[in-house]
Formats: sequence, C-alpha cells, structure tokens
Amino acid sequence: MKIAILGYGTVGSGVYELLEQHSHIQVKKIWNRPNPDKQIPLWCEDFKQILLDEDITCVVETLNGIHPAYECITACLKQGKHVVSANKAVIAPYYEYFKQLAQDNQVSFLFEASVAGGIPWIHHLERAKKANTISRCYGILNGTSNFILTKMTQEEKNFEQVLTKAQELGYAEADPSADIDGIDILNKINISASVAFNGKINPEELLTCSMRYISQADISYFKQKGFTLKYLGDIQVKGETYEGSVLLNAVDTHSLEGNVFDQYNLVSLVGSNIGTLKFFGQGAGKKATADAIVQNLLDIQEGKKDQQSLPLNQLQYRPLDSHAYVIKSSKKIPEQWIQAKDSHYYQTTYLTTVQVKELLAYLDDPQAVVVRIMNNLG
Ligand SMILES: NC(=O)C1=CN([C@@H]2O[C@H](COP(=O)(O)OP(=O)(O)OC[C@H]3O[C@@H](n4cnc5c(N)ncnc54)[C@H](OP(=O)(O)O)[C@@H]3O)[C@@H](O)[C@H]2O)C=CC1
Ligand SMILES: N[C@@H](CC=O)C(=O)O
Repeated sequence: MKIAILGYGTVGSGVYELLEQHSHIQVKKIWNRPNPDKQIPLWCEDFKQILLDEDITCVVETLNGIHPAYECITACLKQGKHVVSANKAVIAPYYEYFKQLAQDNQVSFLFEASVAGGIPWIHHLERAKKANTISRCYGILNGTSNFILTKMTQEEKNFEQVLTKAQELGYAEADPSADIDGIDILNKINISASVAFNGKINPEELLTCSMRYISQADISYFKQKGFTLKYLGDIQVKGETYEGSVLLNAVDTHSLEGNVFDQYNLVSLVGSNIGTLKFFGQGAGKKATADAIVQNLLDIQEGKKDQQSLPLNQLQYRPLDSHAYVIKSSKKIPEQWIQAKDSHYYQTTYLTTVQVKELLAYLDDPQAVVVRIMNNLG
C-alpha cells in the first residue's frame, strides 16, 4: 500500500520513522507547508499532487486544528482515498460528516490516535459496543495535563516550567491552552460519545473548567486530605439524555486514577454486561501516537470493515448525578451553595453540573479553581 502523510511534526515524523520498518506500507509523499527549519523527506509542496496521485490509496492526516485539515480530509475521501487522522480538533465536530463521506465513497476513515494517543481505546469501544450498551466513558485523557499535575505533585515544580517541558517532549498541542483549558479532552469525549453511544452531543453543554490556575498550595491542601488531583473527562448516557464534565477531580490517593503519572492516560468504559473496563497506556508522544496510526493503516490493509451505523442520534443534556465540589475563589460564595469553608476553599453542597455552571456564572471569577470530589470512580 502506498500512502501520503499530511503534516511532518511530532506525529507525522513518528509515522514516517515507524513505517521504515514496514515493507508493505510505503510512504510516497509528505505534504507540509514550506519550513526552512525542517528537513522533510519526500516533501511535496502542493497537496494536489497527493490528491491526484492514483498510486496513493491512503492519506495520514497529522496537521493541527480545523483548517486546512477539514478541506484535505474531505478532498481525499471524495477522491476515494482512505484517511487515517490523529486530529481530534477536526474529527470531533465533523465526525459524522467524515464517516458518511467515507461510507459513500467506500473507503475507511479511521482515527484511533485521536483519543488517548497510543491506547487502542476506539478499537475496544467498538468491540465492547457489539455486546454491551455503554453508559459511561471517563478518565485521564490528556497526557500534557497529567504530566503537569504529576511533576507539580511529585517534584513540586511550577506550572509554567512543566508545561514548557511537556511542549519540548511533543505532548502538548500547538496551542497548549487546548490541553490545560479542557478543549482537547472535550474533543476526545465528543469522539468517544459518537462511537460509544452512536450519539451526537453539544460540547458546550458540558461543565468544562480549566486547570491552569492550580497552585502548589492547592495540591498540598488536597494531599493532606488523602486526595490526588486529576484532570478528568467524563460522559454518561441514560436513554436519549447525557451529561458530562471536564475538570479537576480529587480522587482517592490509592485509586487507579490516582496512580497514573506523567503522560500516561487511563480511560474507562462502563458496559451493561462487562461493567467497568479500564485501558492504560501513553496518551501522548511521538512513538505511541504513531503506533496507533500504523495500527489503523494495518486495519485498512487487512480490509477491516467499518462498525459505525449512521446517522448519529441527537442526545439531550440533562443532569444525571450530583457531587460535592471544592471551589477556590477570591469572590464570596453565597451561603445556600456552601456546606463548609476552609480558608479560601469552599466546599459546596451536592450540586448537579447545571447548578455548578449557574454558580460559576454568578461568581464570574475566571481564575476560580473548581475540583469535584470523586470518592468512587468504579
Ligand atoms: N503530539 C501528540 O502526542 C499527539 C498529537 N495528536 C494530534 O496529531 C496532530 C499532530 O500533532 P503534532 O505532530 O504533535 O503537532 P505538530 O505541531 O508537531 O505537527 C503538525 C505539523 O503540521 C504542519 N502544519 C500545520 N499547519 C499546516 C498547514 N496549514 N499547512 C501545512 N502544514 C501544516 C506543521 O508544520 P510546521 O512545522 O511548519 O508548523 C507541523 O509539521 C494534531 O492534530 C494533534 O492534536 C494526537 C495524539 C497525540
Ligand atoms: N496534547 C495531547 C496529545 C494527545 O492527544 C495530550 O497531551 O494528550
């Protein structure tokens, strides 16, 4: 099989290097914008040279963000080329569109690397879905934020210092605010919901809180109480309704999630027969992510059939659960929402995600630190 790669950054170069060991998959062309700082093997300047090359039957997309990735994926699928993408920012909003285009053109659109890097999460979701009704997907889904929390907790490093290290190691997004403000996890939760529930969600409805204002003092405060802070994505479904969140969670120090460090991820599904299933591995990084892409290329080579039934069902947001939260804010939180106060940490009464959003809108404090108390992660 002859392929092309779009984007020669951390992941694209990783795919090229791994494929040097695969004699049956040959990289014919690599498209990247002109970059004098990079030596790009097989570089081609014009994307059309790839699109119109009939030898190339599959295109790997490892660009950043929505444009020009959207246009490239669309053109390749319409041209009858298989597409493998790692780019969650474009897959999350256009999942159904790309899947439909692939079906219409009798090709595959695969995206294992887009959620949880090297973990074969999508493969196992699709497999679990065949025999189970899946009601929840949750976990540590971002390597950069987990790397930051680990180094702040274990080595008492400061936030900015560790974020720079995560960028150097190739874990962070081109704009790392996606990692620390929750957008990246939101995209991964959205893609997981499309696969697991055959469901369409509105990501803006999820309770999404940044982790960028966490301090060493906050970490120590929770540590004293037996908690480790983890930045989790969570989505649950009941019938045609769903609820979800992306935020810091205080998890038991002895829990599995509490013991996942560095760029590693731990992602779980809850199935009607199997109960909770957990998958652990590297969620970010060159080689691990490239491996997930190569796995998809091998799927295509072996003629693996697509599992997705379309169209997706539109789900409605409705709170399904309530939790206690700890909120650190310089603003005063009204009594009716508070169960206890400890210095400037307010512990709330049990609140739904919708109530927390109301409280945060009332507070209007962009630097508030919001932590969900998560005693039982399953
Ligand atoms: N890094 C990781 O661990 C993981 C990344 N991903 C996803 O994989 C994709 C690639 O990530 P990563 O390799 O880390 O990112 P990089 O920024 O390292 O690589 C992106 C590449 O795309 C090129 N590029 C960007 N915009 C354009 C454009 N308009 N035209 C042509 N080329 C362009 C860049 O060129 P230039 O160098 O000139 O800027 C760069 O070579 C992203 O969508 C990311 O979310 C998924 C899982 C894990
Ligand atoms: N920036 C992402 C890369 C993988 O998806 C992360 O840190 O997890």
